[in-house]
Amino acid sequence: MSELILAIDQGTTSSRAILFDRQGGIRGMAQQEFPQIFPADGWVEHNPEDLIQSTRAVCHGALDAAGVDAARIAAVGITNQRETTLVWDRLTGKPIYNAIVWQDRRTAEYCRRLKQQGHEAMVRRKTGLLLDPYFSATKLRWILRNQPDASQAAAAGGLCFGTVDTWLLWHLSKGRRHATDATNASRTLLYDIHQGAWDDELLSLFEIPRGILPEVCDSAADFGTCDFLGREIPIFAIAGDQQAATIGQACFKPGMVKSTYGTGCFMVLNTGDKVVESQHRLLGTVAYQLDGRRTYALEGSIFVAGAAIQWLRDALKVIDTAAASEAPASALSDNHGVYFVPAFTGLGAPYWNPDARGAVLGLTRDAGADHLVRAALEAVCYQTRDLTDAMAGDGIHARELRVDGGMVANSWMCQFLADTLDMTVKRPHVRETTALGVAFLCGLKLGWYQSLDEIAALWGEERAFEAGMAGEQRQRNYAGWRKAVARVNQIMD
Ligand SMILES: Nc1ncnc2c1ncn2[C@@H]1O[C@H](COP(=O)(O)OP(=O)(O)O)[C@@H](O)[C@H]1O
Ligand SMILES: O=P(O)(O)OC[C@H](O)CO
Repeated sequence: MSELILAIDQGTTSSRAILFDRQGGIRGMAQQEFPQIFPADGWVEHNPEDLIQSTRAVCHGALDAAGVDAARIAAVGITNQRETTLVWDRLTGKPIYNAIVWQDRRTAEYCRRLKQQGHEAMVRRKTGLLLDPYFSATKLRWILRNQPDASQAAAAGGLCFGTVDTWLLWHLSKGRRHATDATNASRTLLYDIHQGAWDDELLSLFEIPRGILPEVCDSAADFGTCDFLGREIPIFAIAGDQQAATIGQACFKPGMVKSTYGTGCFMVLNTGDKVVESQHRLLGTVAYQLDGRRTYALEGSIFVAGAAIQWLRDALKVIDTAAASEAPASALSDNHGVYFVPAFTGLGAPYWNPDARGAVLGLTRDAGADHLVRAALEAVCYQTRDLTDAMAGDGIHARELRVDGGMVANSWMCQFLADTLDMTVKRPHVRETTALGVAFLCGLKLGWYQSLDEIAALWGEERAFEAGMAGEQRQRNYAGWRKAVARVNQIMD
């Protein structure tokens, strides 16, 4: 009997595959890291082949881990790091350049020029996004302009563009399907989220020929079949990872909000059938599209969260493992006035400063590695507060936050987050909510679940963290952060 769903979660630093049962229980899992390529300051790339190879490997690995064969899989779903941009030859399937990763800042100058020329209002109105190198369009334009003959080949229909979902679908599906879903399309800067269509004015602004674009489908849809596991299995769902996590956290009602703490941190608030036009530089985006109907979200994107912990581990070597960050942070009675602004790749929401770079402030002679570790964890919480304050400025006051991602294993961080936000922070039983979300989408398409309410009933809380810090202390901590960020933004002016 085919009673499992295989969820592929292709992330920024690793690929994962997880087998879920109908109740959302994990039955097997495999993960593989792949190399990050940093060719120049602010540039981040992936080898496109690594994305495919690691994905194939973890799919086999998940089956092995569960001790089951492919006959048990009812459907495959794909969720992915978003915005990361690939271009390949339509005939051979060979990439013409590495994948340019969402964190890459190489198009910062071009974005600045477009802003100066007054294009941002139109871009924002149609896409819900901003003119920032984060999104796909300027990366795609860079590839077309910088690879020999690419612009001509694209104009002649010889090239395909895709985000990572589309790249994987092309290579994993029989018949090389060139498609994406509305959540991924909504991150490209080329897609009108109100109309649900690629937009000619945007295509002309970024000099992108329409023929290079994939077909845009619902998030739960028939994306064809794959047979690389030895049997033909339908691919029934695609969603960008943060949107998939929103589904995995069952944030289906307007006002419900989740934050995922992995490499970066992404807060997504369900806004129902309305696109909220933020006055505080948050993003309007598609949360999911089902049966042709779009549900929208307001998103705050923080570029560096767990990546700061990785940096302390790998570059400074002050901790052996990411998990080892919890003990020193909790052992200190306070932060000693030390603030770490981890702006390695600029600052995202609500600052949107691609030129900002990281800084540690407030060091005294008695500060040590432990203070740095604590400051890195605190920074993630303060950046989240920046987002909830921005949402409050837009008139949205969330009462509780559902959290997930690798970092939330750190209970000290979850408690400090609740204290900093003055909000209840809820950690679910299943922390692999990104993969779970795309498994839920597959389940909808399979008819396992008749409604989103049925899925919401499967969500369960493992632990709730209640705010306990005195208000004065909370304000003092956060005021220190605001000063530190202001200094980083100023230094770069
Ligand atoms: N106990 C922990 N405390 C703090 N950070 C952690 C902990 N465990 C993992 N991390 C961080 O979480 C990130 C991994 O989370 P994950 O959700 O797998 O990320 P991604 O999907 O972006 O690759 C890493 O950056 C790691 O440093
Ligand atoms: O790979 P992750 O989990 O860090 O997610 C990356 C985001 O999708 C970027 O927008």
